[in-house]
Amino acid sequence: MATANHNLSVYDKTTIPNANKFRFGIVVSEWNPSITEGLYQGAYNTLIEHGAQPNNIVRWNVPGSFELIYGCKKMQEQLVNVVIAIGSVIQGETKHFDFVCEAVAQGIKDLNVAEETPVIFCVLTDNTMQQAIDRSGGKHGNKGTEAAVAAIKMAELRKNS
Ligand SMILES: Nc1c(NC[C@H](O)[C@H](O)[C@H](O)CO)[nH]c(=O)[nH]c1=O
Ligand SMILES: CC(=O)[C@@H](O)COP(=O)(O)O
Repeated sequence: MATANHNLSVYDKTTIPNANKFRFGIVVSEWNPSITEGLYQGAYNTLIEHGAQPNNIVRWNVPGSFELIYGCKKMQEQLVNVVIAIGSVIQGETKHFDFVCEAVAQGIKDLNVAEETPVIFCVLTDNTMQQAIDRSGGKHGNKGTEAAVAAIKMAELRKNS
């Protein structure tokens, strides 16, 4: 279902486990900072809303989305239950967009396969800045909220598995 038909910030809040005992690592790309900061705030606020403790949320910055792979790999080595990777990749004039998006998606997938700590893919891959705005707190909601919900659920799944 396209995001245009499913607001990223709408979910059943009664189905979310209490996050008060989990530690979260969040790695944030510095490219398109107005977007990634919006994603981060959406994720942070949602984690707090569901009981996470501020001192249990660890944030690191990386230069760009490609560096999310290494940053999340190192974050997995920290004492966290789950990692969230936050980035915003926006189409430019060349095929670089395709290579960055593919590399980051594959790299984060690989981290989920290789290690015990889940990594949530909160990377927007948009054709335009407006699409990114719409998905980081705009008319289509905030993918950071969606990512935080996924992070809590995956931390709970890891605890119970
Ligand atoms: N164009 C975007 C980039 N490009 C930079 C790469 O992510 C990487 O930092 C560089 O190639 C050095 O390794 N990154 C984004 O996050 N968003 C973009 O739109
Ligand atoms: C996703 C990118 O790397 C891209 O924004 C870079 O822009 P360009 O393709 O015009 O070099």
